[in-house]
Amino acid sequence: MLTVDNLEKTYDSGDKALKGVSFEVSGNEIVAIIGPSGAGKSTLVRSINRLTEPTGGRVSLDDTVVTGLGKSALRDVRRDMGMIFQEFNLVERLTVMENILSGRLGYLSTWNAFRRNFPPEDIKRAREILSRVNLDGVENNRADELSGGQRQRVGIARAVIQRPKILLADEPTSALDPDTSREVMSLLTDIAHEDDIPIIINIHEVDLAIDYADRIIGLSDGEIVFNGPPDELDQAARDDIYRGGESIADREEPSASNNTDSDDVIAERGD
Ligand SMILES: Nc1ncnc2c1ncn2[C@@H]1O[C@H](COP(=O)(O)OP(=O)(O)OP(=O)(O)O)[C@@H](O)[C@H]1O
Repeated sequence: MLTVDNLEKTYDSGDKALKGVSFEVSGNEIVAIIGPSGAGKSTLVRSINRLTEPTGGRVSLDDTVVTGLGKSALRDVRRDMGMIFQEFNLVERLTVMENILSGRLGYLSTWNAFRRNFPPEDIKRAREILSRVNLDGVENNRADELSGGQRQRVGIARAVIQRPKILLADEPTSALDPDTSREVMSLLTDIAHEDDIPIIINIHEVDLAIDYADRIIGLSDGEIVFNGPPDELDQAARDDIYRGGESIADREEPSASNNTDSDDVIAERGD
């Protein structure tokens, strides 16, 4: 179970992005985080595995208190938290197979990681996952030859091969067209059910959240103002979430700012 307790994040700029956020996620629940631009959705998802360092509160995964772990223990617990990114964060010059296998780098010795010596069971599992995410036939293509939807499937496969206890997805559909977004959401739902793990998804499209999530958390100005099943997200709840904020219809470009330190999580694994 993931427990987020009174989580706070104040950036050096003074921006209070999270003002005491608390919730729990367990089982194979799909939890969508929605809210207007600047509400703190991305900060919340990235604070869970400390890609963004929270300034207060506590995150626990089962018996491990993630906040407060030293660097090496944090690296270990990040293996339990698969991360999926808006801009995919693939290594463009590497093949699909190599990108997927990079999800296992954190499990190899430094020398084997450096040489990319993956054990046969990792390669076997990578092939199985490749098939599961419908990437059969493109395993030897370079990542930069793929469509956006295919790239996100590689990103998902790379997270799944870690055998995580939970998946965190930071705007996984923002760079995709509507049909591909639905395919990706459907794939994520299948994975949650088949692997029996929860998924927390920061998502802009309220319709997708309603159609695919079991529970919706609405953030407004760094605080949770809604936490319930999609069928309870009535107009009053929407007004609470989006009051004063930029409405989704007003949004122009999705933020590309989430690429800055996400490379760290890959770099941590030896890339
Ligand atoms: N690296 C940073 N430095 C300073 N302030 C930041 C940083 N990242 C985010 N913020 C601020 O924190 C607040 C929450 O931002 P965050 O990106 O988490 O919101 P969001 O809901 O994900 O927005 P969007 O939907 O536009 O991506 C905003 O006021 C934002 O300006």
